[in-house]
Amino acid sequence: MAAKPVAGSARRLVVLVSGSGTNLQALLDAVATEGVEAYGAEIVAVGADRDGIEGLARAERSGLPTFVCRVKDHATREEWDAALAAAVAAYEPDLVVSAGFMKIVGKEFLARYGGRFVNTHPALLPSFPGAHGVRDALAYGVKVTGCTVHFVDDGVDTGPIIAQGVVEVRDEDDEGALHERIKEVERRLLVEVVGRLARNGYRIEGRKVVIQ
Ligand SMILES: Nc1nc2c(c(=O)[nH]1)N[C@@H](CN(C=O)c1ccc(C(=O)N[C@@H](CCC(=O)O)C(=O)O)cc1)CN2
Ligand SMILES: NCC(=O)N[C@@H]1O[C@H](COP(=O)([O-])[O-])[C@@H](O)[C@H]1O
Repeated sequence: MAAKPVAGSARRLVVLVSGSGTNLQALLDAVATEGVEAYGAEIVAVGADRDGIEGLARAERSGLPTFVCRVKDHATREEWDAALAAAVAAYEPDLVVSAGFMKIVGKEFLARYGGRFVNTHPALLPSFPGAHGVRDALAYGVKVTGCTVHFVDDGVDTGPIIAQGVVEVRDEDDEGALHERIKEVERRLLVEVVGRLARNGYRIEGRKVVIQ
């Protein structure tokens, strides 16, 4: 993994959000509690595809720079993708983390950040990819589901899997209740995975991710 140290050997993270930002908060808390050096990474900016979300407010309360890149402000989806890539690039990240970022990125973004763009998804991939992983798993009637942290490729939730966490489905679950229990596991998993990637480095061998 290429290194652009912020402090010592810590990696630079840009986090992308679209909603409440509790996964972002878990990363912020881990860096604050453990310290940049011990955690191995520092969040240098937070980006979003929309205004007025709690995820951006969390970043602002932490004193972090934020940016918003909205599809509707660009003539084409490709122009939006290139603008998002440029906005992220301004912060020279080593890793980009999609923490509830609800937009599919395209060629330009992946040309820059392929192999360095981590997503967290609220289902056990390859089952139930897409924007409604929790709803789809519940509708299918699965008895266990969970979350997947993976590298992003040019498919939708098809990239190499880094780690997964399992959550049991309860008879009384609705989408909101199940998603909240998944997010409890997901936040811990994301913090652990991002820290390990940052501290140890990694390589991607086909579909296998090897953390060194
Ligand atoms: N090229 C990729 N981009 C992204 C991936 C990915 O695997 N490949 N993962 C996402 C996150 N994601 C689920 O984990 C996800 C997000 C959004 C969608 C989706 O259908 N988005 C629609 C808009 C929905 C909305 O705005 O509410 C869209 O992009 O037009 C599917 C999966 C991060 N990006
Ligand atoms: N397919 C993408 C997707 O569904 N992402 C999901 O959005 C939630 C964001 O929560 P948060 O804003 O509280 O971190 C998370 O559960 C994340 O996996």
